[in-house]
Amino acid sequence: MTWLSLSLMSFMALMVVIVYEARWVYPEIQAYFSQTGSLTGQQLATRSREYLQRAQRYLLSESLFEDEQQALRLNLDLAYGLIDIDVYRQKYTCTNTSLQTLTLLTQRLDENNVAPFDAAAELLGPIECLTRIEMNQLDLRGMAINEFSQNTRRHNQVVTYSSLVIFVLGLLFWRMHERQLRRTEHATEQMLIWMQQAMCDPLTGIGNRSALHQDIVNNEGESLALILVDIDFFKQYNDFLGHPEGDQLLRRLARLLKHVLGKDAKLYRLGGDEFAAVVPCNDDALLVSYCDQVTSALQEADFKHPAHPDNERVTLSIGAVRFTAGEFTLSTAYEAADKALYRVKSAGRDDWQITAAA
Ligand SMILES: Nc1nc2c(ncn2[C@@H]2O[C@H](COP(=O)(O)OP(=O)(O)OP(=O)(O)O)[C@@H](O)[C@H]2O)c(=O)[nH]1
Repeated sequence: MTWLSLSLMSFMALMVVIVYEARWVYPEIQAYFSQTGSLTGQQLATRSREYLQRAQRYLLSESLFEDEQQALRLNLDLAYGLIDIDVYRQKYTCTNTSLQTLTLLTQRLDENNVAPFDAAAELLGPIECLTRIEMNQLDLRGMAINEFSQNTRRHNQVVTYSSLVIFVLGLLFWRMHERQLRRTEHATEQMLIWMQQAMCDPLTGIGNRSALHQDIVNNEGESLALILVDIDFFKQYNDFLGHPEGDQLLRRLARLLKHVLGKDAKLYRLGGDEFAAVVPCNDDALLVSYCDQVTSALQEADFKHPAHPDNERVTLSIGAVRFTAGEFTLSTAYEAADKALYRVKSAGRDDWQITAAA
C-alpha cells in the first residue's frame, strides 16, 4: 500500500465520519421535536384544562342563560375531546376517571340535574389530572431535550476529535508520499546524469564509444556515414608540448569538427587521439565533401605542431565509409573505416580515404 493511497483513504474516512454524523443529527431532531410525538401532548392537556376552567367560570357565574349554557357544553365537549387520546389513557390513570366524570356531568347538565357550584367542584378532579399531565409531559420534554443536547455534544466531540486525527494522519501520509515522490525524482535525475556521464567523454564533452553504439542502434535503417579521424604524430605533440597542451588540442579539434560537420553530425571520442563522426549521408559525393571540408578547415585553423616530422601544423588521417544504421552494422562499418584510415597512415598521413562497407 502506497503513502498516496493511505492519504486518500484517510480523507475518504474523514468524509464518511462527517456524512455519518450529519445523517445522525437530522432524524434525532425529528424524533425529539416531532409535532406528532408525545411531547406535544402537554399542549393538548393545557388546552383541555383551559376549556375546563372556562366551563368552571360559566358555572360559577351568577346567572346561566341559554347562551352561557351552550358555551359551557361546548367547552366541556372540547375539553373531553382533547384528553380522550391514547397517550393520556395509557400513561395516566386519572385520564379515564376524568373522562367518566365529564361524561356523567354532561349527562346531568343535559337533564338539568345538577347544581352549578357542585358541578364546578366536580371539575376540579379533571383539572388536577390535566395539570399533572402537563407537568409530567413538561418534565419528559425537558429530559428529552437534555438527553438530546448531551448526545449532540458527545457526537460533536467524536466528530471533532476523529476528524482531527484523520486529517492529521491524511496530511502525514501526504507528506510521506511527497517525500517518496521527491526521492524517486531525485534518484531518476541522478540516474539520468550517470547515464549521460557514462555516455560522455569528460575531456571534450562529446560522446564516447558507448554513445556511438547506442546512437547507431537508435537510428536503425538510416543512411549514415562514419568518419574516423586520427591526429598524426600526437605522441610527439604531447612529448614536445606537454600533456595539458595535448588535452587542449583534443578539445580544439572536437570544436572544429562540430563546427565543420554541422548540427546534424554527431561526434564521439573513441579513445586517445581518435575521433568518430556520424553524419546523415546517402551518397559518396557528400561524404567526399565532408572529408574535404574537415581537411580544409584544419589547414585554415593552422594548429601548430612543432614536433611534426613533415609539417609545422597539426594534420589528420581520415577513413570514412557509408552504411545503413542497425544493431550489427556498426562493427563492419568501423572495421572498413579503420582499414581506410590505416591505409592513409601507411601512405604518409595528412589525407583521407573513403571506402565501401564490406
Ligand atoms: N594529452 C593527451 N594525450 C593522450 C590522451 N589519450 C591518449 N593520449 C596520447 O595519445 C598518444 C597516441 O599515440 P599513438 O597511438 O602512437 O598515435 P600517434 O602518436 O598520433 O601516431 P600516429 O597515429 O601513427 O600518427 C599517446 O602518446 C597517448 O599517451 C589524452 O587524453 N590526452
